[in-house]
Amino acid sequence: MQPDLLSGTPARAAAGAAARGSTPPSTRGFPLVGVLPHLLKDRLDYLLSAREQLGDLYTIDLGVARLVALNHPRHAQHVLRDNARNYRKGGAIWESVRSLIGNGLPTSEGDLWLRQRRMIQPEFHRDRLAAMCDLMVQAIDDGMAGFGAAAAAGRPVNAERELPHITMKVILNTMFGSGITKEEADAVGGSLRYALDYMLLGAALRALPSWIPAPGRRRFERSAKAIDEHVFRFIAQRRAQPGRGGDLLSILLATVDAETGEQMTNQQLRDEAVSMFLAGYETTSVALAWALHLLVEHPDLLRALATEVDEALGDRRPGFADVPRLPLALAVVQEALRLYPPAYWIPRTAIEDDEIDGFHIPAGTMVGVMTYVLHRHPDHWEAPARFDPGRFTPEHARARHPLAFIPFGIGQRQCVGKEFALMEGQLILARLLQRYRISAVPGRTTRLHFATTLRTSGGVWLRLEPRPGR
Ligand code: HEM
Repeated sequence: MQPDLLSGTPARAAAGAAARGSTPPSTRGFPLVGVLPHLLKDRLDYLLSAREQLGDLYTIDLGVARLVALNHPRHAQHVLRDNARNYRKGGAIWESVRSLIGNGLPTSEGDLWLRQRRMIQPEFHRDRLAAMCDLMVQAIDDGMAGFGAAAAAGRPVNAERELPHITMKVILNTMFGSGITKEEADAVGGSLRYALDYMLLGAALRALPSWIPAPGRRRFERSAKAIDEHVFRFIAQRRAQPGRGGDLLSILLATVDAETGEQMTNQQLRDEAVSMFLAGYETTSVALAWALHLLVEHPDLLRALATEVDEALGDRRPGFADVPRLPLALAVVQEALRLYPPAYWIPRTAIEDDEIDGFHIPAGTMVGVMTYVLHRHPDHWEAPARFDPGRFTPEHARARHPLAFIPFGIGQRQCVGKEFALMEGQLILARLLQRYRISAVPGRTTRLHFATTLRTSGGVWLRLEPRPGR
């Protein structure tokens, strides 16, 4: 039985064409907390039910705040592309992110964003990815020690806990050079994870005056300070040894903006470095944790993937030329990103009044492109809950709405690390399958837990059996 979500508007009338300028239908919530109890109980399934009952566009009542949920690809087209100028990264959630990454690429706007994007984007082009591939594979191998230890001891391993060691190492090596020690990497990783977890709570707590002892705020401040200390030291080390590496930090240190002739200050470098950590390490690790969970739940696909990896690579180290030879690995990562997009919603605030699907969107409204729901929209995905990497063959992809799959966002603010993350996902799966036979651990259940990204509750427990001679 679906919860009764309506606030009096007949559901199908709301889902159909709205009278111009009308108010979106709304979920019905409790005083002060709105529908938060439903969200905590039913998690994101609540949002799927709400779309079914209220239509593609409706308001979520969160008690202290209201959010217009946008669930259709045409909404993504409107808010993130066609009328993106009217939708800024404002509001409590972005202020919370800003408190950690300052004016890094994900949060900056206007001329500053454009200048930074111009400097950073070329670092993710194909030729740079090709140059990074070796460093990436080295980092994956180094970061896999925890998997190796568990396999050797015959212990089950929680992939969700182990994968961040790999993705952190990958970001550190490729973005900031390999001179950073394991202890430093672990310390930054721990502080970042806490700070990231705090983002949603931090957004909710922003309404409170700073002298009220809010839960977690002090620890967040301590984590942010620890991150700063490390990152400023990495920057100082690089400044002391100019031209030492081809990593992103060295390049940003040396880059002069062609139009303004300016170089980045230490503060801007710090903001960009923390942004890369934040944007690129947890997202990729949770996506891969889900991919592994889905694979062990579908042993036939896992076998097919192991065969692909064996045929493409045998037991040799993969290089950049091998990446296109792992199409099933790519499709598995994409299908995991469809079902469990780490960035499960993309928030914006309207600057001026607007109209979407005939509904009036007043200036100041917080809107969210609900990626999780859009990726399961029944008009665009057949049997949306089914794990089926076959959806990502080029023919299938061509046949559907181009914005029915947007785990990396879309428009000018689309993820700069998209190709990097996909390649990393393919290579991590390949390296694991080259070394181990992987299976599920009976009795362990994995459930969805939505925090700042889409985690699991219960972890992703795997049994790893070392493959002879690997
Ligand atoms: C599976 C992994 C990843 C996912 C799902 C993901 C998702 C996203 C999404 C949805 C956005 C757009 C946010 C918005 O429009 O508000 C974004 C932006 C961004 N991502 Fe990623 N990302 C991933 C990996 C990475 C990696 C590996 C890096 C860097 C190494 C990275 C760096 C960035 C940056 C810098 C931005 C801001 C771009 C801008 O505003 O110009 N991401 N990401």
